[in-house]
Amino acid sequence: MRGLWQAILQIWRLLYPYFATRDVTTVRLWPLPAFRIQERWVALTLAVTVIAIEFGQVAINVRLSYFNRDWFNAIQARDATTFWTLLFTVFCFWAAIFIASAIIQYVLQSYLLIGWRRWLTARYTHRWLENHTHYRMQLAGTGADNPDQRIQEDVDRFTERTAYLTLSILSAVSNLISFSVILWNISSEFSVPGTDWRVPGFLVWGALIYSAFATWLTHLIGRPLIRLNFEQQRYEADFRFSLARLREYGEQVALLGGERAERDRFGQRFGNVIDNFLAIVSRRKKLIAFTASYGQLNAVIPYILVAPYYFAGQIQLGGLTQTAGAFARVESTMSFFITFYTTIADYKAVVDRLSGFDAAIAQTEAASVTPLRIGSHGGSTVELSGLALALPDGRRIVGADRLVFRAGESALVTGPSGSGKSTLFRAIAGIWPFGEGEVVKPAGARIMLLPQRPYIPVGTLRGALAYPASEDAYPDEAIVDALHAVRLGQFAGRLDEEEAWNQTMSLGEQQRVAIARALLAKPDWLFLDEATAALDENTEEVIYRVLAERLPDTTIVSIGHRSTLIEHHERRIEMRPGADKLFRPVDTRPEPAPA
Ligand SMILES: Nc1ncnc2c1ncn2[C@@H]1O[C@H](COP(=O)(O)OP(=O)(O)OP(=O)(O)O)[C@@H](O)[C@H]1O
Repeated sequence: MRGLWQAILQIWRLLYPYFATRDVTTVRLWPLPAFRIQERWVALTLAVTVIAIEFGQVAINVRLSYFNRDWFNAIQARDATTFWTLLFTVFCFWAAIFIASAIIQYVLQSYLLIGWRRWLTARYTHRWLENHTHYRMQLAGTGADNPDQRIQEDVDRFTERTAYLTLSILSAVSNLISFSVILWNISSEFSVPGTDWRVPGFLVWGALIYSAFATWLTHLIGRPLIRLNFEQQRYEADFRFSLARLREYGEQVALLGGERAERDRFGQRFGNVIDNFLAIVSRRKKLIAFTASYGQLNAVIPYILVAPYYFAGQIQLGGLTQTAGAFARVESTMSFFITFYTTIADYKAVVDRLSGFDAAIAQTEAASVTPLRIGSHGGSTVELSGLALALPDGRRIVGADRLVFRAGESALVTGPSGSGKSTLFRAIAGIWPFGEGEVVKPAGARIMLLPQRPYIPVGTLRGALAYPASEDAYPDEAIVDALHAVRLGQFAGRLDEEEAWNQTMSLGEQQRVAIARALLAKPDWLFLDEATAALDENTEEVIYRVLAERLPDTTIVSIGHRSTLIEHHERRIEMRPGADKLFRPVDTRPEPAPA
């Protein structure tokens, strides 16, 4: 019971924000002019209308059950006139309304679902991207695997299944109530077959007990399906992810001859998919054995129960069919759980995944208040004080106290591999959350950090050069000029080509795309984390000269291992290990450039 309550709470937390949102949207409702309104009113209006139509359809079914009774009575009485009159006046009329309402309901429901999905997707992508949450979640290993699947697939399934199950439950409940009333009234005069006992609403009780028992059995048999469905989606996503990774790193794998290792990895991941699938089959086999027998039994049980009254002359043929029909409806709505068990199991898995994702984002958002403070001041320096940077497991690696980078003074940071140089840069960029101390930057300064492996987004070369600004942020001449400056003039005619540029360009070319980006963006500070390490020394030399010429107002701070970089920087800082094993930046005099 606690589990059920928790599940309802989980669903509610995922569900209510859309229906309570104060976001404003534009509605175009022919023939009215377009108007702006809070989205929750649109959502609520659509939801209420769809539900009202569902209730209306139940009412039509109740009306048709009386038609059914009268019609069969007419058949039994061989009364052709009544037969045809009922068909054309009652049946055709209500059937037409039913069909029209089904179409309207489908359209309104579709609008509701796509609006809801759009809103939820925007909300999750926004929260996931805000404050580098995506990166922090990855760093902290917060248990939300495959966020792409959660945003793309689970949101869609959640909205679709929630609507489907809500409507099914409401329809089941209203069917249950209305047909129970019919059944109660019809069977009020019946006694238990073979006896004189009169049990009020005997058939209603029969239907309830029969289906409650079956539902309970279904739950016992089907319960493990919830966990199995959850696992299945995770294994599928893991398998898909490993395939996508090979696509991205195809060349590296081919060079290492890693196909066999990849095949083994695919085999192992796909093996999980298969094993879990077989476990689902085994469980569903038992469930289907039960539900199928139950379904077969249902075709005859209502008639078996009602037939004695028909044979005893207590009811007519119309009464028999109406009673059996009402019994079947009460019973089938009661056993709603049985028919929908697999859907519910799948739905619960989706809800768990989305709630897990939601909780992981919330946890990361809450953890964004770390002892590591990022502030700004009116001066022109970047200052680090009392800084102790740690790894996600809490182990400290870098310490920096009173380290000051002055505007206009270029600096080169060197030190052994693994000494925490990149981590220091990440802290300055404000994306490293672990540790304590303070980083203060000039207020309003534009800081750009280029890592060793640049990010080249999917799309045109123009987009890659302008990133993260929009494609049309710079005029053509500026882009072409920047390309020539970084010795990528051969690409100037291909700005609007869509390519997997990160796969076709060499790493050195990609690094020069990133430098061209900096030339276009003209930041106040440019941190280069081995951002030219893939270039030959001559090209690297050219690039540094271009940066100095074209960005005279930009302060450059580099991380690099090559001694040739020294001459391009006024200051040199080296990461040295202290007695406490923490690496600390130490100012060293620039060595004189070789004559
Ligand atoms: N996300 C992470 N999770 C765990 N450990 C990490 C993470 N990022 C970095 N580290 C560890 O922190 C240490 C410092 O890494 P960092 O990349 O800052 O070194 P570096 O001095 O820039 O090295 P290199 O010169 O090789 O680029 C390394 O031991 C690395 O393994």
